[in-house]
Amino acid sequence: MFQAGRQFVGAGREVARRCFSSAAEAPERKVAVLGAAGGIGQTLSLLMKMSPSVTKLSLYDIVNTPGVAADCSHVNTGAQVTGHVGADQLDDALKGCDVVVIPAGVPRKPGMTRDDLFAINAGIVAGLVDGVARNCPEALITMISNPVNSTVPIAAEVLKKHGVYNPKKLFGVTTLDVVRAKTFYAEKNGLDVNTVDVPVVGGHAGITILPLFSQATPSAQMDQETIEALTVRTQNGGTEVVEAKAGKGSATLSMAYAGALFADAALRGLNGVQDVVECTYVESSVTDVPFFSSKVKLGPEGVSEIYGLGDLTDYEKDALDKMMPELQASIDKGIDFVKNM
Ligand SMILES: NC(=O)c1ccc[n+]([C@@H]2O[C@H](COP(=O)([O-])OP(=O)(O)OC[C@H]3O[C@@H](n4cnc5c(N)ncnc54)[C@H](O)[C@@H]3O)[C@@H](O)[C@H]2O)c1
Ligand SMILES: O=C(O)C[C@H](O)C(=O)O
Repeated sequence: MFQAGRQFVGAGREVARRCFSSAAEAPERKVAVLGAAGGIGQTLSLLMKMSPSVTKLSLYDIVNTPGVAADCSHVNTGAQVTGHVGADQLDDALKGCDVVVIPAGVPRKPGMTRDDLFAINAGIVAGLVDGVARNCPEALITMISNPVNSTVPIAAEVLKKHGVYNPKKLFGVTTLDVVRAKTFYAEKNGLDVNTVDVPVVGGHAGITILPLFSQATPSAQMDQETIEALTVRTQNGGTEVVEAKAGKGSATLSMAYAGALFADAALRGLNGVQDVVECTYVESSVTDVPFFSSKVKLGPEGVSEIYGLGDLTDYEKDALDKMMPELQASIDKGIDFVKNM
């Protein structure tokens, strides 16, 4: 039993080592999780507490954060945890933050699209980003709340209203699509998943999610039928979880993992680590739509370089063309929401 426990702790350390950068000589960093008492928020808060890059961890929600913060604070890692509950405490939660991670809002139930969440989540996200604009306008914002294709443009418009929008500092988290594509590609081709990379471009909903298996590494021979099946599975990964959870929410564990990976990448970039590259949904001129996810280099100012799409197959080019109207409509919907607020 004791031995098994030690192995578990050892495995936990290994996971932390693989997920997170070393704290050696890293500056002090404050990270806030907004929606910290939720399904994603709780696990993500734990993972951020395990990150050696985080010195202060601020947990905010409209309910239950005192308990979540007390619980998380007992984990014997360096980050100092504070809990903040209710709108009156949002400002305190955000003051001095370097990175703000936003998983607040309602999740899907079976039969819903992510866009069906817009009616509730648009207002939640706008209110929280208003708090960021007033309290830590220099912070990097990593947006998890759905529909990401619209919540990121909403955040941009709110920041613009405050005169503090910096497109280098606003990110839609599409890491879960990459995590899924890597898992499915490795499983299908009998590869070690730790060695696999698959870029995923576009947005974060249905056909706007486009894994570029032609650029996956290590390269594996797949026939067109297999490529299409893996593409559709990646696009429907969220729905697969929503249906399996049968009304009890959407992906939380895999999302917390993906959210922590992305937050840590953002922190490494801030700390001057070289060559930190992630796919993420940002203001972009790579295609005709103003927000788009592709490989982005992260640096001390946030985005330091946005990479183009590279060579695409005819299948990928066609999928890219087909997603554009939906992506543009979701972006316009977010922008209009803030203009009419
Ligand atoms: N980007 C992605 O890949 C991805 C993946 C999974 C889920 N999501 C999205 O993340 C969001 C959260 O999912 P979940 O499963 O954690 O939901 P959840 O219902 O378990 O948790 C949401 C939390 O947000 C809190 N909240 C609501 N309004 C708030 C406000 N104004 N301020 C602060 N907190 C507030 C709730 O109290 C709750 O604790 C959903 O919109 C979901 O669709 C995105
Ligand atoms: O599918 C959802 O609604 C949640 C999330 O966007 C996901 O991809 O798992």
